[in-house]
Amino acid sequence: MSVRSTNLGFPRIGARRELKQALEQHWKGALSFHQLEQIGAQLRERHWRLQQARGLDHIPSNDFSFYDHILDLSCTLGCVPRRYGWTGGPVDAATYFAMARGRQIGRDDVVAMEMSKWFDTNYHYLVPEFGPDQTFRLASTKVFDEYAHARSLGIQTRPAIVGPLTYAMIGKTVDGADYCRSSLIPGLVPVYAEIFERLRSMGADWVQIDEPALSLDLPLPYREACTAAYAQLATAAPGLRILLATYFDSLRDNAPLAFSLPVDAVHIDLCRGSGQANTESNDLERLLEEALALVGSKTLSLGLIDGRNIWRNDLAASLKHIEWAVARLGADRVMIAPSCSLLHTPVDLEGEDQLDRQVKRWLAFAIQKLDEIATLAKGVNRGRVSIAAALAESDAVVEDRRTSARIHDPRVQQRLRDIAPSMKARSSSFVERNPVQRSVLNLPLLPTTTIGSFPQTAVIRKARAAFKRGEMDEAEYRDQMRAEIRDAIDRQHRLGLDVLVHGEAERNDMVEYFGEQLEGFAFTGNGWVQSYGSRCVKPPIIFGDVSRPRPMTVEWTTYAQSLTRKVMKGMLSGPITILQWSFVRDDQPRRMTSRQIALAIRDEVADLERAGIRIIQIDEAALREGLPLRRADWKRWLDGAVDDFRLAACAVEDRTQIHTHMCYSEFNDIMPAIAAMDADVISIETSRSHMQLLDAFVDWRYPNEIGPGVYDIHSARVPTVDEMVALLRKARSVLTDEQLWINPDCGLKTRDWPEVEQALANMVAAAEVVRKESSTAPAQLFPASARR
Ligand SMILES: CN1c2c(nc(N)[nH]c2=O)NC[C@@H]1CNc1ccc(C(=O)N[C@@H](CCC(=O)N[C@@H](CCC(=O)N[C@@H](CCC(=O)O)C(=O)O)C(=O)O)C(=O)O)cc1
Ligand SMILES: N[C@@H](CCS)C(=O)O
Ligand SMILES: [Zn+2]
Repeated sequence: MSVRSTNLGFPRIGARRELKQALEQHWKGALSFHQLEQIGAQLRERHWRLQQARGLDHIPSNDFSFYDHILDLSCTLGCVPRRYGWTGGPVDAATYFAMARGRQIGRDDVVAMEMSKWFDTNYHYLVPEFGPDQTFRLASTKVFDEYAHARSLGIQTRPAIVGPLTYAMIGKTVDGADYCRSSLIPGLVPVYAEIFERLRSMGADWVQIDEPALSLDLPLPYREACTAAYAQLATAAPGLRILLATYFDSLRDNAPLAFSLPVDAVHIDLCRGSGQANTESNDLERLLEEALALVGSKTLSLGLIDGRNIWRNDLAASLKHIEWAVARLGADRVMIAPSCSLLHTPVDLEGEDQLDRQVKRWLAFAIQKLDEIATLAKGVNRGRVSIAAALAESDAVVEDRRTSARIHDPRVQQRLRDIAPSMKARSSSFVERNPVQRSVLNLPLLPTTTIGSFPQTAVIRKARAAFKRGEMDEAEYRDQMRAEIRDAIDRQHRLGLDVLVHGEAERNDMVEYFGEQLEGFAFTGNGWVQSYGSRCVKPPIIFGDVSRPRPMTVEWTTYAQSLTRKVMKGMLSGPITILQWSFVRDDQPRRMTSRQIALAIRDEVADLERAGIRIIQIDEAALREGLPLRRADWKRWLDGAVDDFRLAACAVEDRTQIHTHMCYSEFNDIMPAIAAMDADVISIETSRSHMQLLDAFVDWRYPNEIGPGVYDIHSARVPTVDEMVALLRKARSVLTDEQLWINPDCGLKTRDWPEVEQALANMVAAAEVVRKESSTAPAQLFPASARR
């Protein structure tokens, strides 16, 4: 009788981003799909063996993906949108990647599936599309192939699959389909049942069904469909045990539902739901007690090792909780696990030689987290004495972090105390400052601009890599980046854009770049985390009080402004985005950290204005994504986010125009907060939703200016002039011409110059068409037809 050590998922990208390199080679035609598959198989084997070597009792399979595990699931369930021309049979690689990235070969021009944020993470999934007569059938053998692959290596795995409740909830209806997506769940169940039965026949003893949707507010039809679905799944494959994995928040009112389902084990997140996230404060002990009260005869999987953060586990505290559960349930009914899949953490801390040694000692990445799980299991099963050294080291780390002088900066604390309400308000209202800005900026009607970044070419990346390796000196690096900025400005002049950007060539990433320059942050050499497909980020680590020792962007921006008579937009990342896309300290409320970041950004805003920059964009790309999963928590979070944005932005005079940008945003529910941010201009993602997102701005009579994205930068597809004109006409039917800006959906760093130039030329041409229309038929202020 022993407690089992388990894992819910391992990062698939590879410690050195091997999968990224292979995918991009494959897409370039330099690597066959067969070769790509071999690299995938090597990565899977390596990751399984890592887990096997640590003696994990349950090792997941099917956590690997060539692009996205939800896309894999759509293929598995035969949910392939008609436009990809799939005719049945196993979904082939070309169709799979067309779904992920779109396809543009001659006249064959098919857009990609929509990407959206996976709950409140920075991981993006491809949104399942459900048509009017949607049916499901098994259409991929991936889950079986991976199970068989592991078995051929002598490794018994626990196949992991996202469950029917979550799949239905995170998808969208298309082509006029008009039903509640919960009605799809009964049709999904037979396919899951077939999968389970086949896995059982292959020798599987456990399967893991991920249902993070159980952390959301669940409408009644979903709850009912969930109950009915699991009643059927429980009998689908007798002998195959089911672990129901919930994560990203505590279960709250869904706890009775989750624990009532006829499964063998339930996994709960004891990190995210216990007060560290943007949620109402829950304490771990209360969550555990609640689960113990509801668990009945099931096994309880304790998500004690944080899958969303990189802090080393407090082993003594975890042991206490595990022992508590064991005392109540018995060892064989307790599993130790990460809070969620380790997909959201970097792979390996070893080799992070640039990290400060003291900070490094405080951290654990995915591999180190596996060690922690194994150590905890050993400590419970064989007694604390068997892990005495690990416990002593863990205690020492807890104490070192708690008392470190590097964390607490009295000057920052004083600045926080000195924040006055006046620092969070512009001197005048939008209506008053708008004419001042118009006369200073002197822009044409419907001004064109871009969101900030231009292609991060191989040349730029190579130069930065050489600079970081010490093979290029600072002067040469600066000259090269300046040359890139000059080039970006020349191209914008040629294209005829109105408000220019410097292109962000000098930035590795819009968050990491700022993290590298702020006190209180540490950054890694290889701490990559998958964001979508082959794209990764290296979230910086906020370990202490944050401050800005010196200006971060002023030199680059003023250099760029010196090269043009047009207006140069300064470009900053906002406090919430920096918070969301970093690994955040867990020893103080997140809000305290974001306020410190806001003060640092405020200083930068003031310096940019002082240096003559007339438009400053503060990107809050992650504001919507950071919204807590439960509505009950929204107000507190939004109030804080708006407050932080205003603290960062309101350092300027009326004449300085503040822009903000948000990508992948669904605004209907948060319009009052967007309005309260009081940015002079907001640019948003709207092209994939065909301007539908504008409804929210119209319904709420949003008075400030808006740049609804007119082309989707996530695809290599070049939009035509006509397409963009059509979108702009839609925008003009609901917004005034004075309100409207013309820009892409998001930054262009992931694209190549030829497609960017073509797309922007088309965008400028579209602007001209619409300006002509505007001179003959001005748009109405909130025409009645546009109101709901
Ligand atoms: C806007 N988005 C962002 C999100 N999160 C962020 N933190 N940043 C964002 O911009 N979330 C939502 C969206 C979409 N998400 C992404 C995420 C990632 C990318 C992206 O393009 N990532 C790049 C890596 C960027 C980076 O860190 N570059 C570094 C290192 C470059 C590199 O690979 N160098 C090579 C050597 C150079 C060579 O020889 O070629 C190496 O180190 O091996 C840099 O520029 O210095 C990616 O490639 O994945 C986009 C949107
Ligand atoms: N300024 C950033 C925003 C991305 S969300 C960019 O253009 O890449
Ligand atoms: Zn964006």
